[in-house]
Amino acid sequence: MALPVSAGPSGPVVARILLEIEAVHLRPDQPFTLTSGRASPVYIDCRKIISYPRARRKVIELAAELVEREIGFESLDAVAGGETAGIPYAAWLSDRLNLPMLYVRKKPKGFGRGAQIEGNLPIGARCLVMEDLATAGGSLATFVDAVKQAEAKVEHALVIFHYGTFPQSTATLAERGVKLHGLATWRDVLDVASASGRLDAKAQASVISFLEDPEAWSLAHGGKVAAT
Ligand SMILES: O=P(O)(O)OC[C@H]1O[C@H](OP(=O)(O)OP(=O)(O)O)[C@H](O)[C@@H]1O
Ligand SMILES: O=C(O)c1cc(=O)[nH]c(=O)[nH]1
Repeated sequence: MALPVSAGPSGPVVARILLEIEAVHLRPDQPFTLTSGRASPVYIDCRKIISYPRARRKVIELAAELVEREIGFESLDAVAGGETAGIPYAAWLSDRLNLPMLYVRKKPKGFGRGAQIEGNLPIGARCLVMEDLATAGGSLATFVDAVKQAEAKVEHALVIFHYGTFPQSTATLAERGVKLHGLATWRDVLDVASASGRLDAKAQASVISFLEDPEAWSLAHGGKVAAT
């Protein structure tokens, strides 16, 4: 399978930030278990960006530019963050775009109002769903479904990092009429890491062997055969 393509103009900057703050983890001998149950030699911790004010400001600036470039100036009514890692980014981006903010729980709260969506979401509102990262896209699909269930409109989802190597991520959202936008992919991280000497040839080969066939890599390393 082919390697992911770059996310575009924001890709190298976001990749540089992730590498600089050491949010890119490589552990081929002790694979990570992902949300989807797959095994992976790599893990990107976008949550770490929140602790770096200059980096997070830049990320939000790039996100706002992407919204203007790929979605529009007056095409959104709200920004909804996915629990947990998407919430701070939705807060900063909604503030930057001067839009209402919401957050979406992974599942409805089992008590109190029992709500899955927190905040005010008018019927028909055009909502951008924001997450820190998409791997296979199952988490985003859950958040999108919840927002649609509440009778709002979702045509766009935005992540800081998109693996770009699981076709399910874009496909599962496309089935829901949603376009997935990312600020960086593994291609951007690989390009910046190799140009700056942060990944030696052995490490690069190990990441590439996963990215070229992540399902086979996962199966060979004890990961689940995931449905999404
Ligand atoms: O595209 P997917 O295959 O669904 O995987 C990506 C999801 O995994 C991570 O969340 P996690 O489940 O770790 O929860 P958190 O945000 O609460 O940390 C990440 O924040 C995404 O939501
Ligand atoms: O798929 C995941 O669970 C996942 C992958 C990754 O690189 N980073 C993360 O926070 N979650």
